Amino acid sequence: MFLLVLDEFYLPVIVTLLAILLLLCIQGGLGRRELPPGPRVWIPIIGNAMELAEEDIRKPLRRLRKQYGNVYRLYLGTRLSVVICGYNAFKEAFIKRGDEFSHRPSMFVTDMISQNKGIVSSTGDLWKEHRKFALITLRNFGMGKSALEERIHKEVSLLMSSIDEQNQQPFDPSAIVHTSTFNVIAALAFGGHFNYDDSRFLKMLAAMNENMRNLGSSSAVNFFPFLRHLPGDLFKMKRTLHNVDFVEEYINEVIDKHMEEYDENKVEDFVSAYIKEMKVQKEHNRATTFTREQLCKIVGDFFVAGTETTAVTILWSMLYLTCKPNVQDQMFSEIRNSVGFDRLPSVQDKRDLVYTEAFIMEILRHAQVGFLSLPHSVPYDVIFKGYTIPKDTIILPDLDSVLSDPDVWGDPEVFRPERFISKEGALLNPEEFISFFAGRRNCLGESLARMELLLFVSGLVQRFQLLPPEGMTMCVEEYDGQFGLNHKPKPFKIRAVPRSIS
Ligand code: HEM
Repeated sequence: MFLLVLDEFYLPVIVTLLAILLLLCIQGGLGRRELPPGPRVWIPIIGNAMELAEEDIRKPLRRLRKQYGNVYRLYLGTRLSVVICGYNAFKEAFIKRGDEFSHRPSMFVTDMISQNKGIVSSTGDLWKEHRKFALITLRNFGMGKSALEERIHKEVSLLMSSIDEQNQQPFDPSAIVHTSTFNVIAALAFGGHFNYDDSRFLKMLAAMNENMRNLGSSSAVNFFPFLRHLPGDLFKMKRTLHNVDFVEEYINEVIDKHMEEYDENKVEDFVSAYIKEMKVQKEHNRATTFTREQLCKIVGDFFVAGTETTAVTILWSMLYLTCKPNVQDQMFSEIRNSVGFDRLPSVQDKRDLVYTEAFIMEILRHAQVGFLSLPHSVPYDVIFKGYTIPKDTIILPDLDSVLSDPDVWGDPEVFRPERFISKEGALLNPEEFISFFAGRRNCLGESLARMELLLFVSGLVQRFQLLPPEGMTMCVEEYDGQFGLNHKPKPFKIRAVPRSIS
């Protein structure tokens, strides 16, 4: 009788319960054992947010690496994330297995902003096609070559005039440096140029800067989905989308004008080259991913990825040069000896400006404009270093773990441009120098950025001696500490005294 009841009633219940238990074990227990190690989650809705709650997020990340190794797991809210540290793991994931590790994860706010279009946030064939097109087109317009030099020189001269107007009084260089790098991108993207006091331009710059600043709070909505249902705009998500619309409205006007005035014999900027490609694809009746919407997002990507990063690197350079007069003197004597004063330093001088180039690389390594790269993902479950990384996990490449690894650099905390110069005096380019990332998703604008950095930094040092405000001494550490998407210096003021050529 008992067995009969067990058979007819309890057995299915027991089997169902066992199945649920097994499922829970696989999802929560056994499955997790295959995931990389990581700190325990006490409150699932928060994940490991408390472990990361420090202004300089590199500090907790360094501690976690020490505790869990080069591949560890974190929960950002409810989202599983895997941090990849150290050059070996970096190389294996993003270079050797770049096809798998070059995807982007889907994230609520980022998806709303980008709609998975453009280059930075797109993935798969759309990304491959457009990345290739953008690289070839920018190269044709002289990215990294001397054809673009004239445009950059124009911006260097404008920056210098603006610094001259400060009459050797202390000034904050941030706004004018941002204007300069934005103008280089505007020239390349649509042949544009903005005056330093153009009100629409200033509003666009302010909108982009505000979005960079708000990224921390608005991206919280990516990880804590319940926040998106709160009334008001506490996490600045609506504000962020409003700013994106404002900038895209301008880009769309530029595209309209280019379309109206299109002349196939006068393709001199990225927007015209893209319109040409759209026409070619249409003529051949191809099912195409080249659309006007995609063009708007790519120009937006160039604005965001190409303005702030380069501007902040120039600002760090100005701060380090002011704080380290010996370094500034050494760079000045190199420029004086190999370029002189009759003309601006040029790309052709690159092989003679070894110390200047090494200085720029050391700024990128030591100041770490980008200490954590953009989130990557995998398109399907992968096994990496013996661990399972499930599809759509957020993968965070920890650039700081490579750029400040004592096993690679010996004394990473010391600012020493000489580490990039061989005994024979040649510029070294170690593979661990990954400030521009490496592999399939490496920085699309690296050649342009390196060209801008060389021309702006060497031009400034040739023309001015950068000094602290009178009666003050300055040190880099005092101004360290603004962490958002980029790592930038706190606002600072310096004096620029024209050099006497004699
Ligand atoms: C000092 C200046 C710069 C630094 C340090 C820098 C750094 C980086 C890094 C680390 C990435 C890789 C992100 C990832 O993990 O996916 C990246 C991607 C990118 N960068 Fe730059 N960048 C700089 C300047 C520029 C400039 C001037 C442009 C202008 C065109 C640019 C355009 C891009 C684009 C479009 C991507 C996305 C590439 C892709 O997803 O395929 N960057 N950059």
